[in-house]
Parts: sequence; structure tokens; C-alpha cells
Amino acid sequence: MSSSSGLPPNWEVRVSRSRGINYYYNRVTRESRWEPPESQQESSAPPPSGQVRASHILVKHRDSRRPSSWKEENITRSKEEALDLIQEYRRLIETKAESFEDLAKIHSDCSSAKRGGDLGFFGRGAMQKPFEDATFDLEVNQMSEPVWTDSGVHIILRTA
Ligand SMILES: Cn1nc(-c2ccccc2)cc1C(=O)N[C@H](Cc1nc2ccccc2[nH]1)C(=O)O
Repeated sequence: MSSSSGLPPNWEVRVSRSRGINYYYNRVTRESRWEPPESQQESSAPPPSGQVRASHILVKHRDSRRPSSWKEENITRSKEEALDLIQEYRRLIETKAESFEDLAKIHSDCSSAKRGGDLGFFGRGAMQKPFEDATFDLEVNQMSEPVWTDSGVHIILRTA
């Protein structure tokens, strides 16, 4: 499905009030950029057969498989505290107060944080089963409820 603007889905052109020039805004991820997003063919190509693409935010706890991350050498929060955090992040995204990508970059305990939580494309058998099942159950652009794996608690955004 190509939009009339020729931009990838959910993107629109806006005019910057301060600079009086066009910029590009994604209504779903709330991302803004001065450069036009990649053309329809490049950025929203369908996933390889049987694969999905997703981003996630992970909050680890003291009983996580590896209770350490790029943010914190020794993670000591409880499971309850991790769940409170992930539910707050989900609320901020749902109310559009923050973008998924921005919160992933700041708060995710996964090394994919540096890519806004993007895990790239993957098929079945690649990720821990609860994560895989939750992702494959999502529609594109849908965000999951909190999902528990041995790594901690996640929210997942399916992106393709
Ligand atoms: C599965 N995976 N992909 C990346 C990744 C992908 C793209 C760019 C950089 C890192 C990191 C990981 C990973 O396992 N990270 C772990 C945490 C973690 N555990 C997961 C379980 C399921 C899905 C993602 C998960 N991430 C870590 O950093 O301790």
C-alpha cells in the first residue's frame, strides 16, 4: 500500500514553524526527521518469508538470566519493581507522551537499546519462546502487554 505522498506508511510531511521548511513525521512512532524516510521499496519491504521484525524495551531484575546491562553492572531491582517500570513506559507510549524508540534508547536493559530497541528480522526458533509467541501474535505496529522471559520483562512493538 503506497500513500499518495509516496512516503512509507504512517509518514507525513509537515512544515517546521521555527524554520519554515518541511520535515517528516511518523504518526505511529512519533519520530521526526529533516530527511525524507527511505522510499517505499527500501524501508517497508515485506519481511523475509516466515519472519517478523520487532523492537522491544527490556527491564531486567535481580533474578534475570544475566542481571547486568550496558546501563547497570549489577541489577538489583525486584521483579515487582521491573514490572512497575515497564508498565509506566507502556503508559507513556500509549498516551504518546514518549516514543517507543526514545524510551528504548534510554531505559532498555538490552544491548539493542542503541538501535531504539530494534532487533531486526527474525523467525521462529530465534528468540526465547514467550517473546517469539508474543511477537508473532501481534499485528504490525501493535505493542504487546508486558512479556516475561528469563531475561526480564519486555514490551514488544512489532514493526514488520
Ligand atoms: C536477542 N538480542 N538481540 C540483540 C541485539 C540486536 C540488535 C542490535 C544489538 C543487539 C541483543 C539481544 C539479547 O539477547 N540481549 C540480551 C537481553 C535480551 N534478552 C532477550 C530475549 C528475547 C528478545 C530479546 C532479548 N534481549 C542482553 O543484552 O543481555
